[in-house]
This record gives sequence, structure tokens and C-alpha cells, in this order.
Amino acid sequence: MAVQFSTAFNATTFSATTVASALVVHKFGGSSLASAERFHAVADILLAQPQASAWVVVSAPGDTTDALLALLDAAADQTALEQHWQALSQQLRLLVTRTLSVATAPLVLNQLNSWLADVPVAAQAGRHNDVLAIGEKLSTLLLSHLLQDRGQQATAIDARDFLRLDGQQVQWQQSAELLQQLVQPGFNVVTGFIARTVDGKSITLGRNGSDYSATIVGRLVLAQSINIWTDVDAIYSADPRKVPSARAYRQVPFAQARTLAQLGNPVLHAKTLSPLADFNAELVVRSSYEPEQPGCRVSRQAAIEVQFVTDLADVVLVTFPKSQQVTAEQAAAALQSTVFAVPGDVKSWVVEQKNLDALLSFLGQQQIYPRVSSAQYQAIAWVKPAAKQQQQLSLQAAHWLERQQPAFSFENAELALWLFQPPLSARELTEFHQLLLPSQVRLNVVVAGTGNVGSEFLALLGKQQQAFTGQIELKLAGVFNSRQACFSDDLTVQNWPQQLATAPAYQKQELLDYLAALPSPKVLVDITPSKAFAEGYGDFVQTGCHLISANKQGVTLPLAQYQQISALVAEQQVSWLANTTVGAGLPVQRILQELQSSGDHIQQISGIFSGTLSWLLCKYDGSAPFSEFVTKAQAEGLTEPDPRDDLSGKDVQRKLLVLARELGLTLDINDIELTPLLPEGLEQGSWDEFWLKRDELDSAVAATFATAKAAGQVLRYVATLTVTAEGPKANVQLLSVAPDHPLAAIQACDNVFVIESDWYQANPLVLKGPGAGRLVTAGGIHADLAILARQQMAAAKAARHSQAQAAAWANERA
Ligand SMILES: NC(=O)C1=CN([C@@H]2O[C@H](COP(=O)(O)OP(=O)(O)OC[C@H]3O[C@@H](n4cnc5c(N)ncnc54)[C@H](OP(=O)(O)O)[C@@H]3O)[C@@H](O)[C@H]2O)C=CC1
Ligand SMILES: N[C@@H](CC=O)C(=O)O
Repeated sequence: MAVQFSTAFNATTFSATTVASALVVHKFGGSSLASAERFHAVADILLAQPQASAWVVVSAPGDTTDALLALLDAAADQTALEQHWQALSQQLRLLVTRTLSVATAPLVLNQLNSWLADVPVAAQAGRHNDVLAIGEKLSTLLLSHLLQDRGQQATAIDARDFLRLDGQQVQWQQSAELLQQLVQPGFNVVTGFIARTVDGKSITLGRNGSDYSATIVGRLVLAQSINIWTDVDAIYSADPRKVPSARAYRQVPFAQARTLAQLGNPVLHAKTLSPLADFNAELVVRSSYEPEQPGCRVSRQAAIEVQFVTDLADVVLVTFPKSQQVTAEQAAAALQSTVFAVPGDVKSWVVEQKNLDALLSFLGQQQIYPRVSSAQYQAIAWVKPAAKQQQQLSLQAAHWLERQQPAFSFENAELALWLFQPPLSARELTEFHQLLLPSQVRLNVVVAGTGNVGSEFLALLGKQQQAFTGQIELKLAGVFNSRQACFSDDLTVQNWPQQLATAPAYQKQELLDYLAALPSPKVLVDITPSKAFAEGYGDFVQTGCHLISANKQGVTLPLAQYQQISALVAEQQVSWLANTTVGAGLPVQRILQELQSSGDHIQQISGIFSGTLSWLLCKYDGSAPFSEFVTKAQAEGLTEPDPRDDLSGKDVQRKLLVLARELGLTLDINDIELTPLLPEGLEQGSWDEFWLKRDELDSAVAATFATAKAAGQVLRYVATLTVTAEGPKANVQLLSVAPDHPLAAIQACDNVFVIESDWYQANPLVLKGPGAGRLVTAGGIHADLAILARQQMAAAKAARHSQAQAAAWANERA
């Protein structure tokens, strides 16, 4: 039984009016049909659609067209032809038997065998287009039978039975009339890529021909929507393989999609969009691998501000007088490739070098002999947001471009285009994209402490900003120390020392007000040694900022205070990262977190936790007073601001407390037994006062060292935390160990963490490496910052995804 189209075809109805019916055309490309599993996935997609019937346009399965082209290339050589034919026949027969039921497969195999039998004859007779048609014909047959196997009505249609072209022109009226005689209820599965001339010759529609077939069929049947099922579910603001921060758009206005297509977009093609130029259907790009995703809608109704940065490699510039009538669109259609007309007085076209000869011959036929640039370029275009068509480049982007020195620049209201030689790298393209489409996430970073470690952290921040370019902006939003504070949007990693030098005195209330007003996400990075400052963490967190602490004072505050801050951190849903408080850049807390989150139980943590004491006890050989070595360690940036924190063992005691709390133990500092290296009384008073009494330290260490040496042993300052059934036991002490002891053989400054757990018992997990120093510590703080940055990026992505989903649902409801 033949059925009528929902709206009778009539050339006069080809206007940009909305069609009342909800006819949908689905197009599946080769990769969506590359195996039996993919054919089944396509059938699943079709059966999950709300429409009970649909038009389906299919490409050849997988790489069948390439295999057919290779076979045609080999046609002159009988043996090679035979080999190609055998391989292809086997592959296609296997696909049929794997895809269809035992009852249906023989029918399709019979048909396939008769087509295959004709292939060698057709190849040698030059009937190339008949050979090339086999792939699409097989896809229609396979899919329609598969749908029938699933209880559906489905018909395979060879597009050459209705689609007529005169040169490049689709014969709409004739094609529609022919198609009307073929249409059946249920699914009509049509071959993509192939058609016939008005005088009956079999032809192909060239590169991306099946997408073109889909929009032609869409227009012929007056479809409301044409779904191009491919391997992406969005149209990106730039090539995401080069620009990781490219934005995924779910809607693109038709006019911008056309410009993109003319610029060689890999998903949208100029030819594909051409039937929609005066026909108001939407085109939806969807992923057949993620059919639950809404995809990207290209339509005249898309009310969204989008912009793009496109790039096309190896192009030349072809220039001729503007009076010539020929258009780039005509040339692109004739060449089936990208020919882009750049804005300007002179007619200038950008064309890929590989298509230059074809273009010159096309122009030659019209007596046009253009000038061709002697060099090859990379063409970068900025497709401007439709709502801001008068938009100029930002000052920053203009300066950036000036530095890159493009060979040519063109600009009009909709578009700017530059030709570069040498081409921009992916990193440069990402930078440019970031300037034009600044990443939506900015992480405001406020740094407390500009001393030994703080200044190193700030020095490295510039590099990290570069590394995250296009993904998230790490904005230096404030810097202060105990004396001055600079809170300003003008701060940069280059100018902070000058800005801070002339800034007013630091006041906590001013910091609190600034943090409260600063947009989220924001982070306060504490690189001070100050307990008073750490006691204010609760106030800071209540402004909604994250915390990164290198300062051990916060994580070792008395238990009640520590728990109060932790509760506020949880309440505000912010992060508190403090990996450098133990082992500097060594990721010891992260290892403990991972072990515990995977179900392990830690039984003991022991080892050397002080880089300073490790360095001093490795270097000290009795040749000079111990205090001279302390001065050297201080100069190397290893010690605490007051090195007596190291010598007293208090710094190690704090670190052990940090790890104990990481295990969820409710210890306080005094629960950790401490045997200091520093003789009693010397920790009191100022550093200068201590320095006058340093002989006491020197002689105490010299004596202990001599005893150990006499016994053939070495000194190590060791921390131990054991979790027993009776409760935790923790101590830090100076030990004299034999040379074969596991803690004896270390490099100066090494920390060693020996972790014994349910899973690491007989052979403990050992983490070893430099545990102090300005570079490793600053690096460790950056590791925390990078973790936070990634968390923010993931949160922003999730928010964008749910916004897109909400928009898609709203669309559907509408
Ligand atoms: N060195 C290392 O290997 C490691 C160090 N750390 C930790 O890093 C932190 C910094 O160490 P380091 O850089 O050597 O110390 P510094 O003494 O060199 O610098 C400390 C900075 O903090 C500022 N500061 C002090 N108190 C306050 C306050 N109340 N408010 C605001 N700013 C204040 C100081 O200001 P001003 O300039 O005005 O004096 C100075 O800029 C310490 O907590 C240390 O334990 C952690 C792991 C390893
Ligand atoms: N002074 C400390 C620095 C790191 O926390 C040490 O030496 O370990």
C-alpha cells in the first residue's frame, strides 16, 4: 500500500515555513554501521524514537566505500582485483550473518551475492558508480530486515529510484514525484550518497554525500527535523582535539552554522546545509554512541549566543577582481570542498592547497585567471556571536594577534579571518580561543605569606596559569604578609611585589570583607607559619572560600577548634587541602586517603618526617659545631621560620598529629610523646637569645653523635604512630640506628614514611623523598591548587551539562 506524504509536495510550498507534521529523517554514517553490534544499536535508537515511523538514510557499513574504491583502483590487475573482491565479499557476508536472524540472513545473502557477482564485470567496464553503490544498498537491506526481525514495517529504497540531479542541481519536483510512488508505511530506509542524473546515469554525491542525501530527503518529505547520527553529540567552539577548553554547544543558529560549514567544519558541511537554505527544518547532530544525549540543534529558532574559532591548515589565497560573477559557494559545490570567500574589496578566496588545481581549472573554464599566494597558510577564523555582530576584538586579543603577526587579516561584522605562516600551535590556538571565549571558570587565588615558600609559590603561579589556559583561569586576586596587603583585580604574577610594596597595612577585617565580596570559586592559600592566622580559618571559610594550608598550625589546632573548622568546611561545601603540612610535596596524606577509601586499615605509620633534621643528621660529622649546620639548613630554605620548631621535635610532633587526624583519630598534640633534640630551656626566648646559648646545643649533639659513632651507628629523628586495640600510641624521638636499619640509608633531607596496614603488613608501603625545601613545598601547594582547579572545572562542567539537559527538556516540552 502506498501512502501519501503528510504534506503534499509542491514546489511552491518550498518556503521557510514551519511544517505541521512531525516527520523526522535519521541519518546514520559508516561508523554508526561498522559492525553487527552497531546495526543493532541503530535499530535500538530507531525503536526508541517517539515517532512510530521515520525516514532513515544510511551510509555504507564501516569502511566499505574505501574498500570498494581500492577494488576499483585495482581493476586493471586481475589478481589484485580478485584479492580485493575476496576480502570484501567475506567481510560483507560475515556482517550479514552476524546482523540478521538465521531466517532472514539467507535472503539478504542471496541479494548480496548477486551484487558481488556483478562487481568484477562492472569494475572492468568502468561502471564505477554501480560498484560504489553496493555499500549503501547493503546497509538499507540490512537495516530494513533487522527492523522487520524486530516486528517493524520497513522498506529499503535505492535513492537512484527517485533522486534526480541535473549537474549540481537537485530536481526537486521530479524527485518528489518519484519518491511518492515508493513510500511505504513504517520505516523507509534510503541509500545515502547515491543518486541518478536526469538522463539516468548512476552518480555519487561526493564527500559527506550521505549527510547531503539526508537533508535532500528531509526537504522532499517536508520533515521537521533531520537527525545526523554521528560520533559527536555537540558542535564545539573550536576543534576539541586541539583546544581542550572548547565549549560544547547544544544549539547553533542556522546562519552561523552555514558560515562554519563554509569554513570547513568537520561535522557540518556546506552541501549538507544547502537544502535547508530556504526550507525551515532543524538539523540535529547526535551521537549514536550516546543516544540519550540531546545532541546539538541547528535551527533558525536557536536563541543562543555562540561564537567559534575555526582553523584550516595548508590553504592558499586566490585573488581576482571583484567584478567576476562566480561565487565561492558555486566553486565549493563544483569542487565538493572548502572554498571560502574572505571579506574585502577584492575577491579573495581561501582554498586548501590540495584542491588548488581543481579550482584553477574550474575558474579557467570561466576565463578567470587569479593570482595565487606563493605561500601556504593556516586560516584561523573567528565566527562572531550573532548578537554582537559589531563586536571588535578585545584589546588583549588584538595585542596577542599583533605578536603573532598574521600574514593577512580580514574582518567584517560577522567574521574575522587571519592567515598565519608558520601555523599556530595547538597551545597558541588554545590561548587565542581563551582570549575570545574566556573560560567560564575563574578561580580567585588569595595568597597569605610571601616569605621563603610563598614567594616561590607565586613565582610558579605564572607557569600554572599557562598550563591551565583555556580550562580555568587561576586569577591572583590578593597577596599579603604580616605587614601589608594588596587586594585588587589588577594584581598579576609579575606585578605583585611592586603592588604589595606600596599597599596599606594588613588588617584581618579587610581580608574578610574582600573575601566575602570576591566571586566564587575562591581559595585562600595559607603560607604563613602563624597560629593566630590559622585560628581565623573558620571566619575565612564562612565567606565561601576554599582553604589550602602549608601552615601546620591550622590542622594541629586543639581538637575542639580543629573539629569546629572542619564542620564549617563541610557546611560551606568547600575544600580544605593541606598536603604540604607533612612531607612537603610528598603525597603522604593522599596515599592514606586512598588506602582508607578503598577499605584498608592503617596499623602503623613511622619514619623520618623532618627534612631539616634529616638533612642535619646526615650532614653533621662533628667537623664543625652543629649550629653552623643549622645556619646552612636555614639558608637552603629547609627549616621552619624559627628552626627551634624543628630542633625541638615540635614540627615532627605536629606532622604526626596531622597524620593521626587523617586516620580519623581524635588526638591532641600532647597525646604524642616528645623527646627533643634541643636541650631543655633553649626553646624559650627570641632566636637571638637562643643564638647566644647555641654552645649548649652544639655540645649536646656532639656528645650524642660521638656515642652513636662509637657504636657504629647513625642518628635519626623518628616518629611512630601505632594503632592498637587499646588505642593509639604515638611518639617522636631521637634514635641511634645501625647502618643496616631501613632508616639509616637515606639522602640528606629525605623523609621516609613507612605505612603498615591490613594490605601492607609483611612488606610495608614506603614513601621516600625530599621532605623540605622551598621548591618542593611550593610545588606541593600547586599540586593542591591543581586538584582544586580540577574540582572546579568538573563542577562547572556538571552545571553546564544539567543546564543543557534542562534546556533540552524545556525544548521537548515546548
Ligand atoms: N620550608 C619548608 O620546607 C616547608 C614549609 N612549610 C610551611 O610553610 C610556611 C611558610 O614557611 P616559610 O615560607 O619558610 O616562612 P617565612 O617566614 O619565610 O614566611 C612567612 C610569611 O608569612 C607571613 N606571615 C607571618 N605571619 C603572618 C600573619 N599573621 N598574617 C599574614 N602573614 C603572616 C610573613 O610575613 P612577613 O613577610 O611580613 O614576615 C611571611 O611573608 C610555614 O608554615 C612552614 O611550616 C611547609 C612545608 C615545608
Ligand atoms: N622544617 C620542616 C619543613 C617542612 O615541613 C622540615 O624540615 O621538615
